[in-house]
Amino acid sequence: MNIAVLGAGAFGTALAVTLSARGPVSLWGRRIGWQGENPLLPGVTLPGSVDVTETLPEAEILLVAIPAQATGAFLSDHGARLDGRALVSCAKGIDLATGRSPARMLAEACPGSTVAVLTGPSFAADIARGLPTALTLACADGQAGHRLQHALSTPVLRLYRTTDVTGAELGGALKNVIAIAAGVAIGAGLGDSARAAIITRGFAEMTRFAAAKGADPETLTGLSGLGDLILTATSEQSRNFRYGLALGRAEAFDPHVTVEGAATARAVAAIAARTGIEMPVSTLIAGLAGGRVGVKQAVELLLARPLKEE
Ligand SMILES: NC(=O)C1=CN([C@@H]2O[C@H](COP(=O)(O)OP(=O)(O)OC[C@H]3O[C@@H](n4cnc5c(N)ncnc54)[C@H](O)[C@@H]3O)[C@@H](O)[C@H]2O)C=CC1
Ligand SMILES: O=C(CO)COP(=O)(O)O
Repeated sequence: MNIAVLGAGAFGTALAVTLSARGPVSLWGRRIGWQGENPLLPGVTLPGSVDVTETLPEAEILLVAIPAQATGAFLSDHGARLDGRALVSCAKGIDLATGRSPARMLAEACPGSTVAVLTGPSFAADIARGLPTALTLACADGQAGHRLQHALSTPVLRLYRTTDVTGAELGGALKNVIAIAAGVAIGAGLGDSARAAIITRGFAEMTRFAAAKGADPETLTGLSGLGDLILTATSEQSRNFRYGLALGRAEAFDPHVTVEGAATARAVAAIAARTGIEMPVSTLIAGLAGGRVGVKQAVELLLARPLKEE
């Protein structure tokens, strides 16, 4: 089955590079403006088997690697042309405007398509360099998931399968928020012990939120949840973690860099307020990212929460 990647950012480019080991791959983007090396993924020369194009490709499997907050606009422009093909959502976020996940937006815009999610611990730079990576491929249709798992695995990109799309997708979206919080803890000089507490309590609220949305809590303990949380909350390669570091140090951060967790925190805080799901860390990150709460106040608010059972 032929494969195309939609979205020529760091992740889309890395996926195209690694999948081109299996055969030709199209990489679609709007306003490409570069040749040979994508400035969003410096140091990676594209192999000849990657065809970079501004014309929507006809491939049967389309990997959609467009940021969550841009998915609505992308689907308004191109959704109708994608319907009927297998769509693999690669974004990690929740749409602030609608509270919907990217996979749900794809499914609503393309009712004739099989929709899957590809997620898990994987920096674009690692994938593009051919370093070993394990990801989750989630698809509600088990047989279609099996086909996609085999179509998208390579000797160094190892896909595990699940039918729990909600759990896999929310794990990837929510870990970005907790990674920001971990960055804030380190940036503000609170120490590694505080970061471990944030990661652990953050994981508890990720699981609580996902379960309330119908996910199997066990999915959160896999690559797409805990696995990606560990990576993103402990590595300065992560943009979400670096954004948190900057918040903690009261430094400016380049607004052009994709930081999915900032908008996702606001989306989660709105859902939490509406539904009563307790999301203290995510709600504070929404306040910090929106400039409504300062770091000192955020720490005081977290520490002042009532003592309870773990
Ligand atoms: N970079 C990474 O290591 C990883 C990223 N992801 C996820 O992949 C998604 C994309 O992230 P990156 O590629 O890293 O971001 P990026 O900032 O490198 O690239 C985003 C790309 O999307 C394009 N874009 C934005 N709006 C568009 C629209 N309406 N139509 C067409 N193209 C549009 C931009 O032009 C840009 O090329 C995010 O949800 C991210 O969480 C997932 C795993 C790893
Ligand atoms: O999702 C990622 C790693 O799995 C990439 O994280 P950042 O978007 O924080 O760089």
